[in-house]
Amino acid sequence: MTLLQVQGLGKTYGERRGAAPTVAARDISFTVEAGGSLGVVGESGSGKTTVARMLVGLTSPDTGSVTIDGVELHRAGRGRAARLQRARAIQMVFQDPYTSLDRRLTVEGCLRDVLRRHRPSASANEIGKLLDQVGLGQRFLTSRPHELSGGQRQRVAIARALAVHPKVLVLDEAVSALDVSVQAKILALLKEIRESLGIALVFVSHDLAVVGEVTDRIVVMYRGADVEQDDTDALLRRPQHPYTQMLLSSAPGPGWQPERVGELRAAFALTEGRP
Ligand SMILES: Nc1ncnc2c1ncn2[C@@H]1O[C@H](COP(=O)(O)OP(=O)(O)OP(=O)(O)O)[C@@H](O)[C@H]1O
Repeated sequence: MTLLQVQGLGKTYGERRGAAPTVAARDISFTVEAGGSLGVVGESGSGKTTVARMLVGLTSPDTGSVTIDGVELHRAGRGRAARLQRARAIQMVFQDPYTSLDRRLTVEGCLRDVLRRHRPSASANEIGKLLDQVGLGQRFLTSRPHELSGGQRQRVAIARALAVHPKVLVLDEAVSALDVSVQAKILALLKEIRESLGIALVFVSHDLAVVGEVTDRIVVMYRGADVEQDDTDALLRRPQHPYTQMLLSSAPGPGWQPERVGELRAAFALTEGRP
């Protein structure tokens, strides 16, 4: 059953310091099933973050719609009730939990704050349950962000998002700042969350190898456009678009052929502007 339906999302940023307007996203459409996982990949500047921010309502789209469980999110407007409704449907985890977590709050204070706003009738042991869910013990209850490692902070950020009981979780470069071994642990945690809670994931990253680990479908973006979209296995095995082939060739991993990168960049240059 389709849980998240994204239809024709578009965003153009106006002129800045004399520069021409930027088409950050144009006509982006995809769907995610309940409990499914979709990746949005592309190089820096391809428009991934703009799409992620439009999903959660941080950026207003110029065109298109985001529908979760049959309810169109942007139609509800920008008032407090609409924001709460959106927050309960879809949550986002950012790249840098150090800036996204309130430095003054302990882990307990941070989670209590979210529960008070979104689930005031949650049971007393909910905070303990959330910490268990993200693999952090009760001993972290009194820790503040600066006392935690990057991986632990990201676990708190995930717990904070889960506290709302969202249907969809958007992760924008959520493991990019972490060491590879910590990345692997957070990816394993996300898989577990998806399987046990049935939450749908939208995983935004420049790293195709990481996205391939946790998703069952991938949208490839280049200069604001969706140049290719397919099931993860098919896309990784038989990428059709030269840009996807280039991204794959630049990702160290099995079958990595650095000499193909230049060749593919050249091939892709031929199709630029005509994704
Ligand atoms: N607030 C803004 N005002 C003007 N232009 C913007 C704004 N935000 C993003 N852009 C531009 O829109 C384009 C897409 O940016 P976006 O951040 O969505 O890409 P991205 O793929 O997420 O890149 P990165 O991984 O570097 O964040 C870029 O050209 C960027 O400069």
